[in-house]
Amino acid sequence: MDLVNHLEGRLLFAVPKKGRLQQATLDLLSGSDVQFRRETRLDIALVKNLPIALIFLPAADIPTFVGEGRVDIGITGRDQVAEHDATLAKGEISGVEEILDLGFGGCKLQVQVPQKGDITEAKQLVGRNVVTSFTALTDAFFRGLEGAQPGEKLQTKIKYVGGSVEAACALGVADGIVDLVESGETMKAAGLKAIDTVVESTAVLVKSRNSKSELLDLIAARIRGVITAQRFVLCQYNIPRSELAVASKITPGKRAPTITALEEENWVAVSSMVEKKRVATVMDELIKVGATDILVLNIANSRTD
Ligand SMILES: Nc1ncnc2c1ncn2[C@@H]1O[C@H](COP(=O)(O)OP(=O)(O)OP(=O)(O)O)[C@@H](O)[C@H]1O
Ligand SMILES: O=P(O)(O)OC[C@H]1O[C@H](OP(=O)(O)OP(=O)(O)O)[C@H](O)[C@@H]1O
Repeated sequence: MDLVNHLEGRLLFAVPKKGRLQQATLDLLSGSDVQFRRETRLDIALVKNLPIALIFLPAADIPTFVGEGRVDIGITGRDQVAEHDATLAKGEISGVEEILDLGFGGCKLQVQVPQKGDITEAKQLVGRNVVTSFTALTDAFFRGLEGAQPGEKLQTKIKYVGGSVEAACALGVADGIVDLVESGETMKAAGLKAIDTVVESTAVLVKSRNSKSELLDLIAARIRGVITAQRFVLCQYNIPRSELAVASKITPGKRAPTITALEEENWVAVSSMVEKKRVATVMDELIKVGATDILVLNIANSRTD
């Protein structure tokens, strides 16, 4: 089937075709009941249960397609959006609008130099060779350090490489690099250390500035629901009514905790959304104020404000 001829009338949704953001993105789509089957080697997949076509693209190219309005919505890293926006002319408005921070794919774009060398600050790299896949952000960063005006030639020599950026210092191509760091394992293995941060990034849902439709809002609401469900758990417990005020401060919920009367006099049951990463501390605090029968339940999906 010639899929390109079946795109008419469909919302075009760009997703990473490989790499660090792909699996979490596919999980999000599945949690949002976006059903599709991708044929081997095809970069377009028609969604079976909604008028949407998924376009599989490198994460780095997604802001360009979204920014030019070629696709309506996409998932990529905030670093990639920042790199795209850094290529715009002064005063030019980006065509890419962030709708939602997705929380996964956390990393930092950092200036790195050999651990053993004498460079400890990014400004010591001014006038030297810097290698990166993020040339526009790196240019803007060193422009700031050099105090150079837009259009003025930089003293720092910035060179593009597409991957394995960490090898550049060891091979003598660079005095420093600007590349992504998450755990720091790759940087350490290459004998490098971070001396500055250019941007911090997580995966984001973005839309094309001029794209507007009910379907776009619907898909964004579904994704927001899945993300919220992943971030929160439902915490339920029983507590003497006399301690309810203090317990409610521990579990205020997203809007307010749900309180239900218990058959036992002077006791109530409380149910409240709690951020997953805080839940152990919250349970410790609840025990201290007299809560009993504390249960923590996963949330499969959600729609909240
Ligand atoms: N180590 C990491 N941890 C978390 N997120 C990362 C990491 N590396 C990259 N990312 C995020 O994933 C995005 C895509 O990077 P990734 O290296 O997976 O790209 P790719 O499309 O496979 O390209 P490449 O071929 O250059 O590796 C980055 O822009 C960043 O937002
Ligand atoms: O701090 P860490 O957890 O070690 O992660 C950082 C590495 O991850 C990314 O590369 P990736 O492994 O995706 O491959 P790439 O070099 O081909 O981009 C990034 O470019 C770093 O090399």
